Amino acid sequence: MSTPAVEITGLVKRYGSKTAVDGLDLKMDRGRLLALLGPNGAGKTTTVEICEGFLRPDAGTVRVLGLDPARDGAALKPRIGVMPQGGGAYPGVRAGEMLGLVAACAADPLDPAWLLDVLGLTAARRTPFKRLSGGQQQRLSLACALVGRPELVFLDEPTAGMDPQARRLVWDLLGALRADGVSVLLTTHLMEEAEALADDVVIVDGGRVIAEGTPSALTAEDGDAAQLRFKARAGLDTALLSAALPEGYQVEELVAGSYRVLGRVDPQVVSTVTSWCAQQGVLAEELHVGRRDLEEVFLELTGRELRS
Ligand SMILES: Nc1ncnc2c1ncn2[C@@H]1O[C@H](COP(=O)(O)OP(=O)(O)OP(=O)(O)O)[C@@H](O)[C@H]1O
Repeated sequence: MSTPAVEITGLVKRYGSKTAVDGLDLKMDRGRLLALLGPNGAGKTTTVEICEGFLRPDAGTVRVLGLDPARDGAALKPRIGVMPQGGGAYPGVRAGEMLGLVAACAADPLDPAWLLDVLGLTAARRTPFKRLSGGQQQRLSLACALVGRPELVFLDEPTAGMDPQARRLVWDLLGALRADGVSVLLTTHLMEEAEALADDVVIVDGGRVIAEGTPSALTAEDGDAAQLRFKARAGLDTALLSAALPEGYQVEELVAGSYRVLGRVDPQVVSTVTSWCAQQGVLAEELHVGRRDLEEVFLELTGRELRS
């Protein structure tokens, strides 16, 4: 068995009195795409920067491709690709030049022209970095992370600030990388991104792992039955609505204005909920019958929204 791509045990990192990472454990096998999903400030960037060797942990052990990033940086750096949050480059350097420079440092680089094409940057190859749009800068930064054919890539919020079309290009490229057996660890606070791409999702909050598994295992529920959820104004009388439903059904307000009906969903239940709301003069919005999504998993675990 090969060593895991990443193995973290009991990781702690403090900034003064602030504990950014608080006893985090994570194991990622080779060839997987793992999404570290959590709200702003959850400790994702700090964790990734420790894996990349840019920050030292206060406690715990971190192994990346079997190496200690703090001690074995010289051996590790040629084997990993890094896309930091916000990217960065000399402002005057042209997009094509920048990628060419990074490629020149690699032993067996990918063809920079091909990468520019795949990421929709060919037309911008002579544009100075500072004149690229935010999304183009992000894509160039991703190209720089990938051009050296790394075994493992760390991508910190790779699609932040991109329009949907650019995001799709990046998702396609990440899918292709994964198919090629490259290990990918990305951070995101976008539930759709984690759901669309990840083999494994690790949900972090307050510097700790609060749930982990494949997207389908995380979103599975008791008996895997579909549930009815809806949004409406906060503070509906859930006891009254529960009483309107057949015996055994219960309605709960997960977080202000977000409701879930506990019990098997059938057409009669949907009809009862909507007509009860109508009687109260309440518009039931985002009525949804189905499995929960990762956003709802986070909500149920923390009582807060992922985007809050
Ligand atoms: N250099 C620093 N000095 C002080 N506090 C910091 C520093 N870097 C991060 N923090 C704090 O540590 C916590 C974790 O930050 P981190 O950037 O790792 O979270 P994150 O999950 O990546 O969030 P984001 O998505 O906003 O980047 C936050 O409360 C943040 O304010």
